[in-house]
Amino acid sequence: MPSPIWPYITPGIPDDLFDRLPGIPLSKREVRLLLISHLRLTTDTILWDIGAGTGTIPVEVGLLCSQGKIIAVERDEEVATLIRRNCDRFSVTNVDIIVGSAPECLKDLPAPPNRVCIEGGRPIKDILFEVWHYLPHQGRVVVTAGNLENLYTVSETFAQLQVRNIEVVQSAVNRLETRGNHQTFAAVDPIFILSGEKLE
Ligand SMILES: C[S@@+](CC[C@H](N)C(=O)[O-])C[C@H]1O[C@@H](n2cnc3c(N)ncnc32)[C@H](O)[C@@H]1O
Repeated sequence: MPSPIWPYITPGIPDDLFDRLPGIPLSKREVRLLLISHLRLTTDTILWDIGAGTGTIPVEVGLLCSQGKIIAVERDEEVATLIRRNCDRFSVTNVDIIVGSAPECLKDLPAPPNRVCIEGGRPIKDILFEVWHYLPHQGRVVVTAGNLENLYTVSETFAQLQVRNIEVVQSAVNRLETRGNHQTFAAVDPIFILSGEKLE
């Protein structure tokens, strides 16, 4: 059922429609769209979103995967309540929010995933190794990296895990902004999106 606040079938909810907490990051709309496309969702996807933050991914995926389930993992309790508020705001009902720190909490999650999104979870290498254990044949993982160190670590870990069909893209997005009397283009922080599959 479409959300009253976002009554469209296309993903890409504008950033300013989400409830925010000061200092809590959110995946910018254009980067979020790229990330979601690399997840290759089906209507019944079971997604683990590790380091769910503001909850933009659970909301978008929850709306897209009507018969699916999203398990949003967030270590900070106050941030977890923000995810709940955003799910309510968009009438998304298929999200379980787990307050816990990955990788330790992953063994207690209610259902194994066939898709995993990791955005900002630390320590990323340990999380990826643990996730790999639960991911089934043809399961997909999508990880973002905002700096060279994380890009290197994720890339090295993908190689160690023998992740297949790896793709790496970097976003390059500019948005029109009004600054004083001028309309200028401002860059959205570029993010690397690394994705791949488990093939046994
Ligand atoms: C960049 S934010 C995610 C933003 C989110 N994708 C969005 O668009 O709303 C990263 C979040 O990961 C959480 N986090 C970091 N390490 C974690 C861990 N090991 N386990 C669970 N959550 C973690 C942080 O508390 C933070 O809220």
